[in-house]
Amino acid sequence: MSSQNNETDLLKSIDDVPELNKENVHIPNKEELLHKLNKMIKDGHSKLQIVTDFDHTLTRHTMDNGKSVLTSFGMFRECPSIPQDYKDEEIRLASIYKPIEVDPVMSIEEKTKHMIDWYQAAHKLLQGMKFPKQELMDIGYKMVECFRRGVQELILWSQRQQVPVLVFSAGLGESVLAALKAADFLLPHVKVISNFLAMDESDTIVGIKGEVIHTYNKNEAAIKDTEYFSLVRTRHNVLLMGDNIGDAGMAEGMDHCDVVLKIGFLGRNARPNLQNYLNKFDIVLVDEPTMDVPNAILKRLL
Ligand SMILES: Nc1nc2c(ncn2[C@@H]2O[C@H](COP(=O)(O)O)[C@@H](O)[C@H]2O)c(=O)[nH]1
Ligand SMILES: [Mg+2]
Repeated sequence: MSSQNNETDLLKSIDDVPELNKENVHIPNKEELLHKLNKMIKDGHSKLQIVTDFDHTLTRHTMDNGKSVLTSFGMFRECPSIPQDYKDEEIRLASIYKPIEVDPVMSIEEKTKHMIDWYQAAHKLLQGMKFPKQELMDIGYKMVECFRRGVQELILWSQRQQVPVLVFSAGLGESVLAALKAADFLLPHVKVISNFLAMDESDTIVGIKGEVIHTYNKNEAAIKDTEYFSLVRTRHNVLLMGDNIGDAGMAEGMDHCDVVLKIGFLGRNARPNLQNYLNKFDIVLVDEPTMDVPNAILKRLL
């Protein structure tokens, strides 16, 4: 049976979706969003794919008590057997580059240069250490509570409807896998593209596999010629979710796509960054701890 919807299921107005009418939900172009939503509803779930960032998108920015949520690199850093000098230098680098990553004024070109410096230094720092496989899995279990509320609903919906989900992370792939596995989100329809470690036969880290994925080059370069790309050739509508301006380009390589509906989770430096996000995303959620908006859209796709 086709999963397409009929005309009566189409939205007449954005106001038909209560979750889109909250004060922390910002929509730069309601007409364009209505068009994208109705195209996705009309085509149904059989034409949909989901492309999502991991750090601070599937996981929250902060917990209800205000505590920052570890990034996938931060998860690795928290493993007990990791030497203190690595941890100190890792934190020092992050304290320099994280503010640059979310700087509202610096150009993306300028930020990109700094991100490349960060990633090259970070990856060099990893070399020579033993991969703490079990410790990272233990940290993964602690991350289960750090997922946004509603991620489980999104994963189970996409499993039920067999909608492919790409988790596209500029973080550390092994940590992303550990957190997804711990939460039972690493199901067959969920694929991960990220920076994975290159290790020798004794599990000593020798570097990162392939090209570096940083927050401003997450685009077709990393997706083409992958198992995921062949999986989604017939799926020309994309629900894209990210927390960084650079995430808005994650589906750029999918030339066959008609509609890319982009949801931005803005949780750092929100006020000065809002206009930048409105220029890149169809929906900007400010300080939003849940997946209520994406789930409200998906449940309309029969
Ligand atoms: N503590 C560190 N955080 C890092 C490092 N390199 C990147 N990052 C953060 O990870 C995410 C990127 O992952 P994504 O899943 O969101 O694409 C981003 O927020 C960076 O701040 C690092 O070396 N150390
Ligand atoms: Mg992120």
